[in-house]
Amino acid sequence: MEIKVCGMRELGNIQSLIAEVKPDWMGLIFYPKSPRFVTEDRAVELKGIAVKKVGVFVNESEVEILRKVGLFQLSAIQLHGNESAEFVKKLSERTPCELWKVVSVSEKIDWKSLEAYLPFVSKFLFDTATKAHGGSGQKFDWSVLETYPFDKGFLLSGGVDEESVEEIAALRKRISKLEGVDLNSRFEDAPGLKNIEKLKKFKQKLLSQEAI
Ligand SMILES: O=C(O)c1ccccc1NCC(=O)[C@H](O)[C@H](O)COP(=O)(O)O
Repeated sequence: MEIKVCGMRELGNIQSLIAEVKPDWMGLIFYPKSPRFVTEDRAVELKGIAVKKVGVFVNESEVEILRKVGLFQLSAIQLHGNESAEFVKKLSERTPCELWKVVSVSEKIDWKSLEAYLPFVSKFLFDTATKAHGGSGQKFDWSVLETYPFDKGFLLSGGVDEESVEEIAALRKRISKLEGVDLNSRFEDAPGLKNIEKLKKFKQKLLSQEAI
């Protein structure tokens, strides 16, 4: 299963993450209202870092997204707002980056409404719907994913913590398209600063569950 660690920012913390946790993806948040917002002056030190980077955007303009893709050498774009399928289509014509559409879940999911995104996205990411858009540390009812109808893979997000591992492993056995998990505020010492030991424990626990 893939692991994305989101909301990273500090160079030393990122170097430890890569050396000790080896995640598949690292998320950089480009939403100015987030306490994990990454400012442009970090681009020089972060662009060459040896992990695939996904930029997180909330209702951002196409021009600004593409500018950040170049500045930070992003491999993927996570669209975490109300971006339309038409917007995603246009973006897909202008970048080779993977496009991930976030689905903010409050109760049920209207699968039909996601069909228009399918030709343009690499994956969906299901997160808990909140006013702040993300990074809430809150879970939604993951059982709504049991009826996931598409061939495309997705990431599970929203309040994932060490105690979630058994449930995630059980879900994964039932839902083959659950390709990975997104870790954020439940692994932080402060916003934008991850606890590497906690992340390592999560990964070890997940690996041992997967082997069962
Ligand atoms: O983390 C933020 O501050 C944030 C703010 C606004 C939009 C997105 C944000 N995070 C994006 C993510 O992909 C998070 O990992 C996701 O929301 C889950 O966070 P958490 O519930 O803290 O695990």
